[in-house]
Parts: sequence; C-alpha cells; structure tokens
Amino acid sequence: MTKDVARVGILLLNLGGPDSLEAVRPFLFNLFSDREIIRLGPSFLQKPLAYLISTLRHKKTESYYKLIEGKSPILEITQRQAKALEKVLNDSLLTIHNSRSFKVFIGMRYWHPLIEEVVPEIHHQGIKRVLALGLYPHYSVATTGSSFSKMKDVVSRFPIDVFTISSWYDNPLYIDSLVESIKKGLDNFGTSASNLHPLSNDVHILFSAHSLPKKFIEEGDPYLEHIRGTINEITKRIKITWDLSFQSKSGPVEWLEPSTDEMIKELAGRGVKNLLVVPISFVSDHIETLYEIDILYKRMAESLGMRLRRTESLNASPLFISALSGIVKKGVEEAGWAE
Ligand SMILES: C=CC1=C(C)c2cc3[nH]c(cc4nc(cc5[nH]c(cc1n2)c(C)c5CCC(=O)O)C(CCC(=O)O)=C4C)c(C)c3C=C
Ligand SMILES: [Fe+2]
Ligand SMILES: [Fe+2]
Repeated sequence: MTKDVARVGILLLNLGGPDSLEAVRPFLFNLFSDREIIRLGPSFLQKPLAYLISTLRHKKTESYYKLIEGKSPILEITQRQAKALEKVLNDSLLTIHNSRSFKVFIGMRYWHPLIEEVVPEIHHQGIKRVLALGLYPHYSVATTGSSFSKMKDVVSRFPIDVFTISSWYDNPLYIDSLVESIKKGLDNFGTSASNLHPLSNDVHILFSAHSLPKKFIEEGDPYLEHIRGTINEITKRIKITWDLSFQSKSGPVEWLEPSTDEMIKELAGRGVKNLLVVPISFVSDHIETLYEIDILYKRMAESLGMRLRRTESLNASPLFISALSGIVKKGVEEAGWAE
C-alpha cells in the first residue's frame, strides 16, 4: 500500500518581488492593498489609497531595482531552495519507503507565482495534504500571518488539509547556518582588512532586522521576541560584540528603533572601524540586502571612516536546506502524516 505521506505537498511561502521594472507598480499595489501589512484608513479606502501610493512610489522603488539588475532575485532563489529541499526530503525518504513522496511548491504573497495561483495547481496534481512553511523564521502578522490568511482563504475552496508551521527562529540547524555565515564573514574580514585577525573582537556585528511598525508589537506580535531569540541562540555558540537595529521602514508611523542608519552613525561615533552586518530577518537576497546594505549602508559607513561588510544570505546553502528539511519532517510528524 502506498504510504499517505506520498501525497504531501510542501508550500513555501514568501513575499515575492517584481520580476521586471514594469512589475514594480502592480507589485506595490498588491502589497499596499493588504490590510494585514498596512492599514490605509477604513477598508473601503484601502484599494484607492494603494493605487495612489503605488503610483506615487513606484519610480523611487524602480530606481532601487535598477541598481540590482532591474528585478528582485527572490523568486529565482526561492526556486533553488525549493528544488534543493525537495531533493533532500525525497533522498532521505527513499531509504525508508522507496518512493518519492514530497513535492515542493512556491506561493508568493504579492507577486507571481501567487498563492492563489499555486493552490489550484496543487489540487490539480491530486495532492490532498499540504504543509505550509513561511520562509520567514520570525513570525509577524505582517508577513507569515498575511501569507497564512491568504492561503487558508484559497485552500478553503479545495479538498486539501493544511498544516502550518508559523516560526522556526530557534531551530538548531538554522542557527548553525547563521553561525556558519557569520564565521565566514569574520574570516573574509580577516583577509580583506589587513592586520586584522580572523574572529577578532575588532569586528563589530550588527544584526539588521526588517523594521515593523511599533503598533504590531504593542498588539502582541511576537516578531521582536523571535528576533531576540535567534540572536540569543547565536551568542550561545559564538563570542561576538553586537548590536541590533532595524532597516527598511516605509511609512509615516512609529517603527522599531534604532534604525540601521542611525546605528551605523552611532557605532562610528563609538570608534568601530570594522562592521559586519547580518541581515537577520531574511533568508534570501533581495532589495534590502543587495541595495540597502550593499550599496546604501556601505557607502554611508565608508563616509564615516568605517569598513562595512555583509554576511552572505542563507539562500540555498546546504546547512540551511538541512534546517528546512528538519523543520518539514517535524511538521509532517506533528500533523500525523508520517505513518
Ligand atoms: C508597508 C509596510 C511594510 C511592512 C510592515 C513590511 C514588513 C516586512 N517586510 C519584510 C520583507 C520584505 N519586504 C519587501 C519589500 C517591501 N516591503 C514593503 C513594505 C513593508 N514591509 C515595501 C513597500 C516593499 C517594496 C520595496 C520598496 O518599495 O521599498 C521584500 C521583497 C523585496 C524584494 O526585492 O524581493 C521582502 C522580502 C519583512 C521580513 C517584514 C516584517 C517583519
Ligand atoms: Fe517589507
Ligand atoms: Fe521592506
């Protein structure tokens, strides 16, 4: 008899990003239409205001994407993660059931392949069990929460059972993969900054998380607690001097502080000369690593007499894919789909 686990689909959820400059405006419209990420007045005004903001903002956003090859790399990286994860999961199952049992899908919140496009596809493939995993280690209503709401809404139209994994900020292999990338970043500093010893305390670490309006935290969002949880696990394994700051705020409300640009200035004032920035809330490269950190903050640091480097994003690193595989397998067991 075929094991039921043979029918499990893994749905990787992420934000998505524009795949061309023409896609920037409709991508922004989709994002600003979502009341879970941003509330623009009463609900009947959400779409008109989303239209207005995307019209006013798209040129500025396009200018950032022009600096990173005219599009977001997020889909291509998520596809690599999906392919690697499917292989690792099925290779490990081969030894147990002699059948290929997992199929990994991608569902993006604001740009193609959209969640509402992929769920019907999963149904057409005859899959009745879906394990949904947000590619956000730290839960926020604005990110994972919004993707889950959209997915549950679409899935309710199909005979599909869903099991969700909402956060994995302290998963040991995920922490290992971050520690690996920090050690690599420190080593690279050692070789590129002459007379600096690898792992030297002379390199200060700055964890830079995506900012979030403070109101979310006040309403019980665990995002900040999760970010601190990840850092806490990292510092149990590696001795570093560090700070935490928040980047990419994008509206006139109060956001988490300090901002990464303020923090860079403060660290320059404290005499820090070598700064390794760790983009802590992203597992893939996108505009906030490739433009904001690599171009904007690097330039700012240089003008303050500081060397700034960034740790490599986890992307499809083997250790990170093992972490995802472990998270999925644990989820399959918790869902009761393993036997
Ligand atoms: C409108 C408010 C926003 C909140 C709140 C927010 C939270 C948030 N976002 C990410 C991760 C990503 N954001 C990305 C792009 C992006 N985000 C916002 C707005 C908010 N994000 C905008 C307007 C944009 C578009 C770019 C721009 O115009 O500045 C992306 C994708 C970018 C890509 O290139 O692929 C990601 C990923 C997190 C983790 C988060 C809160 C925890
Ligand atoms: Fe964002
Ligand atoms: Fe952002």
